[in-house]
Parts: sequence; C-alpha cells; structure tokens
Amino acid sequence: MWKRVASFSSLISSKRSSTLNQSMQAAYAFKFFESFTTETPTQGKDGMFFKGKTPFITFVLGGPGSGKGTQCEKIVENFGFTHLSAGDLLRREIISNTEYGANILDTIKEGKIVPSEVTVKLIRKEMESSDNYKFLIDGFPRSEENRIAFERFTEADPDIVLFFDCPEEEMVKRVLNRNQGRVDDNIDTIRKRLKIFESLNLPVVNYYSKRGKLYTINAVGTADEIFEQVRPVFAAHEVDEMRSSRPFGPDAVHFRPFTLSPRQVHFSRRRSLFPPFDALCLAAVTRQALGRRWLDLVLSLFRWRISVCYLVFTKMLSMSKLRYRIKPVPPSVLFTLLTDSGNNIDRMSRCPIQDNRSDSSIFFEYGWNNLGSGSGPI
Ligand SMILES: Nc1ncnc2c1ncn2[C@@H]1O[C@H](COP(=O)(O)OP(=O)(O)O)[C@@H](O)[C@H]1O
Ligand SMILES: Nc1ccn([C@@H]2O[C@H](COP(=O)(O)OP(=O)(O)O)[C@@H](O)[C@H]2O)c(=O)n1
Repeated sequence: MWKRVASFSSLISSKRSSTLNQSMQAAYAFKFFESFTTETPTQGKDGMFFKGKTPFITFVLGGPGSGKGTQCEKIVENFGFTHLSAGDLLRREIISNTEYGANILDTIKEGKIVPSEVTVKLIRKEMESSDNYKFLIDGFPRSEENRIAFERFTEADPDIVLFFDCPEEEMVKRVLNRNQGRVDDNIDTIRKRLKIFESLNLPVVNYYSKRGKLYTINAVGTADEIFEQVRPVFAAHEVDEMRSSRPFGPDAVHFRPFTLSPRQVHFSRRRSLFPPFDALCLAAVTRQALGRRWLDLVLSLFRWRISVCYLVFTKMLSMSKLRYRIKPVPPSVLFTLLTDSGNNIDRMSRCPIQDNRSDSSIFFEYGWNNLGSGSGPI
C-alpha cells in the first residue's frame, strides 16, 4: 500500500516545474497528452494483464477529505485488499522525477484532473506487479473520462463501488487539518477541487448506481462508525465468494467467474458436469451400502463429489434402524476427498456465517480436522 507520507511534501511543493523554460514545458505537455493516446491498449486477458488471476476490483469514490484513504486502510487490514490510491501514485511520479512529474504537479496544484491515460497506466502497472487479486482503487474514477479510459486500457470492471458521501464543509475542515504538507491542501485549491468533484463525480456515481454496484456510505461520524457501514459490504462479498467457490451444492453451477481463481474456475467447469450424475451417484452409493462391491470402481471414478455423497449416505444408513451392512470408505475415495477438495473444505470451515444448507453443514458439524484424522462422520 502506498502511504500518504508527509515526506512527499517537500518534493511536491518544490519549484522544480518553474525552472523549466517555456519550450521545454510545451514539449513536455505535448508528450504528456499525446504519448498515451497513440498507445495500443493492452488486452485484459487472463495470463497477460493479470497473469491468469481474475481481479476483484473496488473503486473508492468521494470528495477530497471524505475519508477514502482512512477507510481503505481499514478495509486492507480486515479484508486483505491491496490499496492503490490514484493520488498517491501521481504524487509518487512527481517525487520520482519522471518525465511527466512536472505536469502532474501543475495539474494537482490547480486541483484539476490528470489525463486519464496517465493515471490508468500507473494503476494498471501496480495491478500487474501485484501478487494480490483484490484491489481497492482509491480516488478513481474521478470522471467519466477516467472510467472509460480504465475500461479501455484494462478491459476490467469494478465489482464494488464505494461512495463516501460527506458534506462540503466537513470535507474542507478535514483537508485543512490533514497536515500532510500536500501542495493542494490549502483553501484555494480545496475550493477548486470541490467544484471539479461536484461537476464530474455525479455521472460516475449514477453510472454505477444503475448497474447495481454502488454502495453509498454516510461519511459523517468517527472513522470506526463509518467502517461499520463499510464492513458488511465486504463481508457479504466475501461470503458470496466462498459460496461461489464451493465444491458442491445446489447453486454450484451459478458461479461468478470474476470472483474465482483459475483453479476454482476449473472446479466450477467440472462442477457443471455433475448434476446429471447426481442420481447415478446416489444410486451407486446406496447399492454400495447394500454390498455391491463392483460399485467401488464407480465411486473412485467420480472422485470427491461422489465421495461426499458416500460419506453422507453411509452416515445416514449407519444411523438408520435398517442396519444395512456398511462398508468402510475405500482409501481411493478418502484420498481424493483429502487432496482434491481440501482447500475448499478448509475455506468453508472458516466461513464466519453459518450456512443453513445441508451440504456445508456437514462440514461445519464434522470439520476438516475430523475428516483428516479419520474420526469424522464414518
Ligand atoms: N470520520 C472521520 N472523522 C474525522 N476526521 C477524519 C475522518 N476520516 C478521516 N479523517 C481525517 O480527515 C483527513 C482526510 O482523510 P483522508 O482519509 O485522507 O481523506 P481522502 O482520502 O478522502 O482525501 C485526514 O486527516 C483523516 O485523518
Ligand atoms: N483519478 C485521479 C485522482 C487524483 N487526481 C489528482 O490528484 C489530486 C489528489 O487526489 P487524492 O485522491 O490524493 O486526494 P483527495 O481528493 O482524496 O484529497 C486530485 O485533486 C487530482 O488533481 C487525478 O487527477 N485523478
């Protein structure tokens, strides 16, 4: 995570840009605006832009001083996101003395928006070099132009859009008290930034609202109180993600590809083959319980899903008054259960919200450790 550090300030507020002569300024300006427009957008394909990862993207919107950065820190701590602040990335360009640094500095001083291609390129670079797949993109998109450029250059869409709604006077007060020595945290620039925010933010908010992705947070209160509004948004998505990566269950085929890792997508694709086999699977398990040894072979062919059915049915039958002769679970079945779906079962046993569907309650009841130690449901 890029920190908003006061050490930026001396460099940011330096007069470096004023030392550039007029012609150099013009050349820089030309390069600054032209270089990106001629670039061919990189395709956002798996294995290229995201190295095969499916990103989970959150845009964090809100006026200057609405508390975006403060809440992002809490989201990172609690939900393991990587925080990319557009403003911080731009300020880093200034202190790194890159060829566009001076132009970025001038734009920020004026409270204006840096050309989208510059910001998107910086964000994309950070995403590409990250090992994480969950990103909080803070202070972006600030305009429709920002939004469109992101779509064009990354071919990615946000999963969640948070909007911190804060009254203007509260924002002014907070920015003036921020005390990080930023060149734009003065009353004149704040007023300009607020004007620009008011005129450009609404279309972006409306766009995501129409698509059902917008979560508006009342940004008045203590940071902890505000986070209590933010937490459920991510908690709900986390559970959703766990459910969508479940290795079985009635809604197993309704997976959401953008929340799944390639391994999970692989599971999901395989999963879609399973419903037609369910009846066969259950019949096979029942007959196995009745003593048809040849069905052991069928069981081992269908791997973990049939293994789970086997475990459930043998447990049910052993508890029933019919007293069928129950065979022990074949080693091949236990092996596939332990190795193939281990990760998913482990994730479910850590799920904070109890799921009332029967398949996962089996694992809440017996737990992965019990299965692993051989003292589970059998
Ligand atoms: N809920 C809050 N109440 C009071 N001050 C806050 C609150 N949240 C953040 N701040 C303070 O307001 C200033 C701006 O917050 P920050 O997170 O940097 O906003 P943004 O990233 O939206 O510009 C910081 O000094 C921060 O400590
Ligand atoms: N998407 C963005 C984000 C920030 N910026 C610039 O960076 C400045 C600081 O943005 P920031 O997000 O760090 O600051 P706050 O608005 O959160 O206080 C903005 O006023 C813009 O000049 C931009 O041009 N485009």
